[in-house]
Amino acid sequence: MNATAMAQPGSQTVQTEKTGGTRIELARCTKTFPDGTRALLPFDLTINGGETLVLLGPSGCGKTTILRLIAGLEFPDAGGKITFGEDDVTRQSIEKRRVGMVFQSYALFPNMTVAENVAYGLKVQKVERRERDERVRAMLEMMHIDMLADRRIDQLSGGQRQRVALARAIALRPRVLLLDEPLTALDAKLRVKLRTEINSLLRKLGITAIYVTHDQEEAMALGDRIVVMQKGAIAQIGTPREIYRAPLSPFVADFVGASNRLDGRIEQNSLVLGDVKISLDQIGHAMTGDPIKNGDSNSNSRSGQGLADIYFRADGLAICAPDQGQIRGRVEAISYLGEKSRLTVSGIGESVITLDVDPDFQIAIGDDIHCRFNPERLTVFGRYPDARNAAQAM
Ligand SMILES: Nc1ncnc2c1ncn2[C@@H]1O[C@H](COP(=O)(O)OP(=O)(O)OP(=O)(O)O)[C@@H](O)[C@H]1O
Repeated sequence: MNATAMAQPGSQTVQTEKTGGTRIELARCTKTFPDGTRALLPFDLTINGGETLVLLGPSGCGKTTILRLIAGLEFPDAGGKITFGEDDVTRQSIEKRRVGMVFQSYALFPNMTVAENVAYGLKVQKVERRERDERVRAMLEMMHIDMLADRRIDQLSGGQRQRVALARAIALRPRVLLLDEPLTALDAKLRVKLRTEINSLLRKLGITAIYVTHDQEEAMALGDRIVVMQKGAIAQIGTPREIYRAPLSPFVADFVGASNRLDGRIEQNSLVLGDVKISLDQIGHAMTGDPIKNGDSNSNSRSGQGLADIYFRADGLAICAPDQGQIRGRVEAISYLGEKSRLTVSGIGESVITLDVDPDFQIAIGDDIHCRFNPERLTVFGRYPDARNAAQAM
């Protein structure tokens, strides 16, 4: 929307300021720092206009470096190309790119008021006074901090400061909004609240956003798609459901919370675990061939023999009557979590596993239990020689 439209009464609500969302493309990008650190291996990445893409991965995997390449705070190695829509921004400076940034540390001006902070960037951009005031008002309203307009930043709580940081970034109508762990410094309850607000805000504005986190729950809640990163490479890109239910590698399964792992074997189209035999056709997600050789990284190949890694969450195994049981275990610990109790159980695999029961279920530490697998909830990886490397290379 142009300045004239903004100055007209009735056209000034932020809700009408849909940007349409700029499509961002990174092609053949790598990043090597002057000390020789190869922070990013060659990758291509497209972020659709209006999409919220979450970069998820452990510390040091390269999430922030990707964000900095998009911002123009770093440049890719020779050969890499970054485009915003039709605009080649590869060597463009940060000022020219029109990106909005929100970081974990607020980077606000502590002595200025909330309104002055939000207005600052607009002033630098020489946005005319009347329009500036109007945009600030609309932003504060949208972030539910209009009553704090005249407060100084050092008189605000952490959550309020982060709302100001968001308002300031969005006020500039960036082509892309970059958020680097913006909620990390906040307490758990506030994180969830602000996360929900950011989610609806991004959808309402239709702004292209890239959000960095190492918290898988936050990633699932916010992302249209998630990029799971591992050691400078993209391990998997997919919707939250794809990443959660159909991880392409043991690394992704483990990182998105499939905390139980057992060793098994694959024999004649079945998964074998000690005395237990489950047809692979019943398994929720099985990758038993080499995804590279199969030529289709998403195929659930049912071929292959040999050793297998079995991953599942607390819902992958349930307690049952002794005559229904497939395996036995022993309760080592019980955590009451309100809506469920989480048991730590030994004797099923080499290490302990966790499973959930109804919180009113009568059970005590030391009890022997009989369990059945829920095949739908199992993820199985055939251990073909390059399994782990193959997923990383995709
Ligand atoms: N200026 C630099 N010089 C040399 N190495 C760097 C530089 N900046 C980052 N790195 C290295 O590049 C790799 C990726 O760093 P990056 O900050 O992108 O990771 P991250 O996934 O964002 O981690 P975190 O979650 O801890 O912020 C790390 O090994 C890091 O040490």
